[in-house]
Amino acid sequence: MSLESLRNQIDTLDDQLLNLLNQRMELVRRVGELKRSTNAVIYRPEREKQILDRLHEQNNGLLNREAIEAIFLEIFAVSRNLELPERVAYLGPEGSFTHQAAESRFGAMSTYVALPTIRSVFESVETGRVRFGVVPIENNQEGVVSEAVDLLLEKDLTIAAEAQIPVHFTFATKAENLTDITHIYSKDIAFRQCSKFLNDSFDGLKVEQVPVESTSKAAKMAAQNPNSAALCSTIAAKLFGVPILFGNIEDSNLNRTRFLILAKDFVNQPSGRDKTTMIARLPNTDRPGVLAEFLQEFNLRRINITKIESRPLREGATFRYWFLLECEGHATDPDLQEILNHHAAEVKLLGSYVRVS
Ligand SMILES: C=C(O[C@@H]1C=C(C(=O)O)C=C[C@H]1O)C(=O)O
Repeated sequence: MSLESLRNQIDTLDDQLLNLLNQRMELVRRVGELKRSTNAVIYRPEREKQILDRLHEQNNGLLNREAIEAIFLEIFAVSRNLELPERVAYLGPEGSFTHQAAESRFGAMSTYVALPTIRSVFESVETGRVRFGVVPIENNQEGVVSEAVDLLLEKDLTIAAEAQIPVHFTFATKAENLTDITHIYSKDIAFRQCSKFLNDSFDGLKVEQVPVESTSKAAKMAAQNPNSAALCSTIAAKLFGVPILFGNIEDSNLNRTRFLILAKDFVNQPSGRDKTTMIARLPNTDRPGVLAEFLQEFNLRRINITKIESRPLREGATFRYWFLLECEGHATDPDLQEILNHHAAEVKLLGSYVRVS
């Protein structure tokens, strides 16, 4: 078949796609009206997951799961914008990994607000300046982003969804030679993800590692000082015009970071594949067995705990802790509900949401 005839067929299909997409948008608009009349939330990650699962299951064409997700997540994001344009804050500046994570959920058409610190993202959701906030919570090689974990305790927000992205670092600098570099900027946890590269490249050189609020802020700083460098995303280096000297400098090529999408009073319906996050402030953890007894409640009900992190309570000069705990399942599952009821006084639910992996 000729190129022209193939392209003609593509044009015909595109016309049909556009027509179908407009029909879909019309239905979405009506869903939006229904939601507004009942004050229901617009963003329904569990419904979106259901659609993706169904499409994936019945798919027998060339598109794989990632492709279907990429296309439909964008369609959902455009739909939500039609229902109600919503503002999304993220740890900026532009080009941060958090920005990429935010776009993976909210698409290209949402209104984004880049904020300088994780705390300011929490605060912008708290004050209603934005509807959603995206913050990094943990890296699969280096563990939690403690600032974000501590703010989950301090602030009264809920988790609407999670996102994960692969994280690859570039080494960007305006310096002519490595020996001209006196400072390297990045986020604290990012230095640790690139420790092998840093040890190999700067062994014996006097270079100061300067932690800044985000990796894209690091790129911005490196753009201003030719004797410095940044460990940042390729996108950030390009955005701020800092030449990339090395790529993929992370210790592990399976490096991934997980992000939380925060909102006020957000409640998801069960999707069938959920995760629940809670904060446990157990009474008097000095007594033997307090933590074990709490965990045993999950074990007895065969609920899989996927994460437990202890953080300091910061009560005077003591060494006492609260726990961030995550498990499989939804807070409305009878078993999990039982635990939450037993411990209503010491456990705060942060949310149940669609599990990504
Ligand atoms: C249209 C809806 O609202 C949003 C958009 C969706 C879509 O485009 O299919 C799905 C879920 C919601 O995030 C809905 O809830 O059905």
